[in-house]
Amino acid sequence: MSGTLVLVRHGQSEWNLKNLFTGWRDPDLTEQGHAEAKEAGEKLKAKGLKFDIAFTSVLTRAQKTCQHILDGLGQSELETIRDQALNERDYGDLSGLNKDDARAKWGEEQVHVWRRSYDVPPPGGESLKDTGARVWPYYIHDIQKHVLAGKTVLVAAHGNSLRALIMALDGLTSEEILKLELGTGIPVVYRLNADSTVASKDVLG
Ligand SMILES: O=C(O)[C@H](O)COP(=O)(O)O
Repeated sequence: MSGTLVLVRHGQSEWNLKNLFTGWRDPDLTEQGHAEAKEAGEKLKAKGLKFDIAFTSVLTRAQKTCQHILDGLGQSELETIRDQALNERDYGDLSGLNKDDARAKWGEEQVHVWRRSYDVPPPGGESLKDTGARVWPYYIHDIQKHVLAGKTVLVAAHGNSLRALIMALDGLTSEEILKLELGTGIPVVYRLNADSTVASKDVLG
C-alpha cells in the first residue's frame, strides 16, 4: 500500500445555484457552498486524515473549497499548488448561458450530448476527453508521485475535471463515465497500491 488521494468537487457556486454553464468562468461559492466545503473538512477530520500537500485549480470556487478543508483540519498554511490543468471543462460558447434556456434553444438531446457525451465538445469548448487530455498528464507528472511516496494528497477541483480523473483511476469506459455524477463537497478517498493502481475507494457522502 502507498498513499492516499482525496478528490473533492467544490461546494455549490453562485452559478450552480443560478443554473448557468460555468466552465472557466469564475463565480464564488454560495453560502451553501461554503457550508458544504466546511462539512467536507469535518468528514475528513472524522476519518483522521491530515494532508501533506494540496492541489487546486486557478478558479475561486475550488480554491476556497480547498482552503475551508485545510482550515477545518488546522492546516491553513499547507503547501497548495494551483494549476489551470485542474480547471473545470471549458464550456466554450455555452459559458454563462442558462442550462434551461440552452435546452429551449438547441433541444434537450443536444444539450445532454454537450454535457455528458465523452467526446463531443460544446461549441468552442472542451469535451470530457479533451479535459482528460490535460488533467491526466498533470496527475501523472505532478500529483501521483506524492501519493506513491506515501503521502496524503488533497485535490480540490471541479465536476468534470474530477470525472475525467476518476474515469482513468477507476478504469471506466467512455460509456460508464457518462453515468457518474459528483456531488458538490463530497470527498472521494482513494488508497493507492505501490504500483499506482487503486487499493480502495471510499465516497464520504
Ligand atoms: O461548469 C459547469 O457548468 C458545472 O460546474 C458543471 O456542469 P455540468 O453539470 O453541465 O457538467
